[in-house]
Amino acid sequence: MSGLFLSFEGIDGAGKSTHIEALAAALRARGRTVVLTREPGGTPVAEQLRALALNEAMDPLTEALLMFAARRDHLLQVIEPALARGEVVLCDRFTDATFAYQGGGRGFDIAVLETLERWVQSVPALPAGRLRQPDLTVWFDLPPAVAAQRLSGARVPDKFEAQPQAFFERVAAAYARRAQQDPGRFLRVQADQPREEVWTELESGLRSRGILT
Ligand SMILES: Nc1ncnc2c1ncn2[C@@H]1O[C@H](COP(=O)(O)OP(=O)(O)O)[C@@H](O)[C@H]1O
Ligand SMILES: Cc1cn([C@H]2C[C@H](O)[C@@H](COP(=O)(O)OP(=O)(O)O)O2)c(=O)[nH]c1=O
Repeated sequence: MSGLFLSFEGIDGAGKSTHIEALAAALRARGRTVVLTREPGGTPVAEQLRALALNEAMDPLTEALLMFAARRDHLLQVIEPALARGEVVLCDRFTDATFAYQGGGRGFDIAVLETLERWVQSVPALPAGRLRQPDLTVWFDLPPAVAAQRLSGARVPDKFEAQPQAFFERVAAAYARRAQQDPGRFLRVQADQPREEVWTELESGLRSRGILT
C-alpha cells in the first residue's frame, strides 16, 4: 500500500484535535497503519523547539526558523520513514501553519518562507525540484470570533492563543490564500457547525477523494 500524508489546519480552536483521533480510528478500522503526529513537534528535538517557539518571545525570523528546523527533523525522522513503509501520516499542522501564523499573523516575508519551504521539504525520496507536501490538507475554516468563544476559559493559552482576534483574522486570511493557491490539495471543512456535522462533511470529503471507503 502506498503512503498517505494528511495535514490538518485552522486557527486555534477550529476543531482539529476533536476530529483527528476519530479519523485515525476510522482508518485503522479499514486496516491502515496510522501515525498520529503534530507540528511543531513529533520528535524529541522538535518537541524542544516547540517549547521554545510556543513559550518564548522572539523576532518573527527566529520563530519561522524554529518552525522549519522542527519540521526538517520531523520530516526526516518520522514522516518520510512512515510514508516509505506505506503508512498513513496524520499531522496536526504543517507548513501552511507557518504561512498562516508567521506569514499572515506576524506579517513576515512570504518569499523567505517560500525559500525555507523549498530547502526543508526537499527530501531524498523525491526527485530534485519536487517538494514533500501533504497529499491532502484538511482546513477547518472557522470565524475567529467563534474560535475565541470556544477557547475562552477552556485552557491556559500559549503564546499564540493569547494573541488578539485581529491576529487570528490575519491567520485565517492567510490560510484562505494558501488554499486558493493550491485548491486541489485542500479540503475545506466548514467548522462552524455542530461536531457531528463537521465530521459528516469531513468524512464525505475524504470519501469523494478515495481516502475513506
Ligand atoms: N463543532 C464544534 N462545536 C462546538 N465546540 C467545538 C466543536 N469542535 C470542537 N469544539 C470545542 O472547541 C474547543 C477547541 O477544539 P479543538 O479540537 O481542541 O481545536 P483545535 O485542535 O483546532 O485547536 C474544544 O473545547 C472542543 O471541545
Ligand atoms: C506548525 C506551526 C504552528 N504554529 C502555532 C499555531 C498554534 O498556536 C501553535 C501550536 O499548535 P497546536 O499544536 O495546534 O496547538 P494546540 O494543540 O495547543 O491547539 O503553534 C505556528 O505559529 N507556526 C507553525 O508553523
